[in-house]
Amino acid sequence: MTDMINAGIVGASGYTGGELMRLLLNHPYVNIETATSRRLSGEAVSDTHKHLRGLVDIEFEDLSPEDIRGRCDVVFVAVPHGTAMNIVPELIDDNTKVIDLSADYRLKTSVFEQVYNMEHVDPRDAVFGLVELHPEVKDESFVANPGCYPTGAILSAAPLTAAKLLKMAIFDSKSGITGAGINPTMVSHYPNMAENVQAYKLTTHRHREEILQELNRLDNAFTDVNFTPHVVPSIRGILTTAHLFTKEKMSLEDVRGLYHEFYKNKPFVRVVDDIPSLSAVKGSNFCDIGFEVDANTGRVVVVSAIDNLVKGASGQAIQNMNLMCGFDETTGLRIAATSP
Ligand SMILES: NC(=O)C1=CN([C@@H]2O[C@H](COP(=O)(O)OP(=O)(O)OC[C@H]3O[C@@H](n4cnc5c(N)ncnc54)[C@H](OP(=O)(O)O)[C@@H]3O)[C@@H](O)[C@H]2O)C=CC1
Ligand SMILES: CC(=O)N[C@@H](CCC(=O)OP(=O)(O)O)C(=O)O
Repeated sequence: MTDMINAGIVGASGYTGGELMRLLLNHPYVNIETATSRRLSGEAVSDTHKHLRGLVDIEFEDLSPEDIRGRCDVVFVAVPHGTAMNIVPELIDDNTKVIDLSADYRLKTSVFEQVYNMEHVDPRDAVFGLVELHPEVKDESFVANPGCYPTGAILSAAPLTAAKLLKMAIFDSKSGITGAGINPTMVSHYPNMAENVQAYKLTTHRHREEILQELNRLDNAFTDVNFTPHVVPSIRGILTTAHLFTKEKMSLEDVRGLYHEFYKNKPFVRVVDDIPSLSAVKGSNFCDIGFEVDANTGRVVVVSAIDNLVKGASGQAIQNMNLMCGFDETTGLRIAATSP
């Protein structure tokens, strides 16, 4: 019989915190021990996350890292970047595993400081928790969960990069608005959001560095990474269209063979024969990947679809937890999308 473990969620009032609880309810070996919020301490979790009514009956608490650590075997840190680095060092000890959903530990410290324009108060190495590329997660007690855009982008290009066939990549990504967190902005204001598509940070989005870091690990000669994000009037999901320019022209059969081989035994990547769409993955931990080869130019067009809150954040964090705690990778995560 497998022992139950106690999980804590720091920053549980936000979107990824709510999603962690929704997903952990399906986990047979996890008890949600504590959910922290500074603003909502003392209030029922289900007063904020109303979809959890009747399912989660704890109140938000405002706990110190020491108190959380004392009560939890595993802690998910789901607070904004720049703030996680003040919490994480006090959570880590020999008995507590920590998964940080923020960007604070994903990049090399020097790159982080440059990209995020802030000093890092806790420089330390962490494994980048994209399980499909980093199986060593299973030996770690602290993992940096990947960013939402990088998850879909990296998975779309990893097989060609690892085979040293990629020359240049352009990632054109469309995200639902929950990617921006709970705080409203002019971009998320309904009249600006509805029936609209907004491109932003055309050449300067910080996630480019994460995509570059991970693809460069697969092929240290590969650096030509281009990334442009868009926000679309959708609540969840990221659809990435990757325009991949290979060193030599490839046939569709060659590309298909490469992707199937690379992702065999990767339970949450589905290589499909048609074009992926968001409705087939929303609410699930799957990343769907499909492709065509442009007969005129040889460009390989790869489309990946994920749910930003699941495979792009909370589901992936639980996938990491499963491996770190010795559970099967899929435990509690074999959930179908909510299609249509
Ligand atoms: N949304 C997404 O799709 C994804 C998000 N992420 C990352 O995950 C993390 C959480 O994201 P998300 O849930 O969207 O964020 P939200 O903005 O929805 O929620 C974050 C929560 O963090 C708490 N918080 C804010 N500032 C601090 C602080 N200084 N100290 C402690 N707690 C604080 C707040 O809770 P309170 O005020 O109640 O204490 C807030 O509810 C972020 O780092 C984000 O970049 C990663 C991948 C995808
Ligand atoms: C739509 C939208 O605004 N998306 C956010 C993604 C933020 C996010 O989740 O950042 P991490 O994955 O690095 O934690 C943005 O572009 O800033």
